[in-house]
Amino acid sequence: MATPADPTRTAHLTDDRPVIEVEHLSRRYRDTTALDDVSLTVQPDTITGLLGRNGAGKSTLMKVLTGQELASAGSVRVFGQSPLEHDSVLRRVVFIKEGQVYPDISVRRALEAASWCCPGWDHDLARELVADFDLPLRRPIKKLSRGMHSAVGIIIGLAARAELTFFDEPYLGLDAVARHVFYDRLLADYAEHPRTVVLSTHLIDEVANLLEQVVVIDRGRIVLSGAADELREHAVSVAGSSRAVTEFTTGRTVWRTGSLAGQTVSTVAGPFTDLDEARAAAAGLRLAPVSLQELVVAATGRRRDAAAELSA
Ligand SMILES: Nc1ncnc2c1ncn2[C@@H]1O[C@H](COP(=O)(O)OP(=O)(O)OP(=O)(O)O)[C@@H](O)[C@H]1O
Repeated sequence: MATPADPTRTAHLTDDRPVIEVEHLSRRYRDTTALDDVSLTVQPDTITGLLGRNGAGKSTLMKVLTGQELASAGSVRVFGQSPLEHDSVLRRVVFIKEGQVYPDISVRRALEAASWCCPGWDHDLARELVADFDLPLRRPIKKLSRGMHSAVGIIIGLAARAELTFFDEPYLGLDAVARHVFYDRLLADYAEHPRTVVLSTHLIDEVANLLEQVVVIDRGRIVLSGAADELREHAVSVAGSSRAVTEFTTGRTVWRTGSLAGQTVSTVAGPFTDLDEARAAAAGLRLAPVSLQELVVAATGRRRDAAAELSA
């Protein structure tokens, strides 16, 4: 992280107040509750993953945070102010979403227009990213392939160097190589210019190493949140003979379990003490950490009791 003396750091970084403060936020559409009593904070200079199944409420949350949707109840503060009532908040924010619609202009013009709106815009970074994604600058945006279209959004999101950047599933159609360009560039630029990034994605395994904080939403409610490293320790995979696994896991919350030919693998809520580990070893069981993706699958499966226990 840069030091406070670093001139590239922006004023808010001297302020320890969370960048995002959400309290008891609900957003209802006619017969759908997209967000249900959501409370969360996002600290400055963090990369937060907003994870959850289709229709969980991730996009709705980002829209409320960027003043594009009204809250039905609760309060939302970004940089300490309501994004709906203070334009100054939105000048510090960039929101890149899947299927972003652009005017009928070339890539070059789109990037130029974005640079005018973004006070932190880095022209060199934008040029490098255009080369990385092999984007044809003169081509009209409407004639780009789907992946190239997504690359335009990613370039804007990164080169803008906004104090707060939302990426809502930004890589529709991007191939694996291009997605990794995005991850690598995000991480490298973030290291040099720390800022607050909120990223929603379904490609959890791919981004797991980028994320410092994780917020998991399920059917409009937060079911899991915290530091990514700490959350991983909440669950363990237990493998071995079915009998030994059953004995070992009795009394624990088991989220998922599968058996074949007398062998069972179960995903089980932690924590595990040294004594537990010794017992497992004595019973011939293998304990292994679960991936962030497995954790999210466990938390957003239909075992709500388990999810509640996780976040306790
Ligand atoms: N304008 C709207 N009118 C009615 N319902 C809406 C509206 N916008 C969102 N919803 C509903 O709110 C719920 C949350 O939608 P949202 O787009 O926030 O989910 P998401 O987590 O971003 O999903 P995905 O991962 O599929 O993009 C869904 O049930 C969706 O159908």
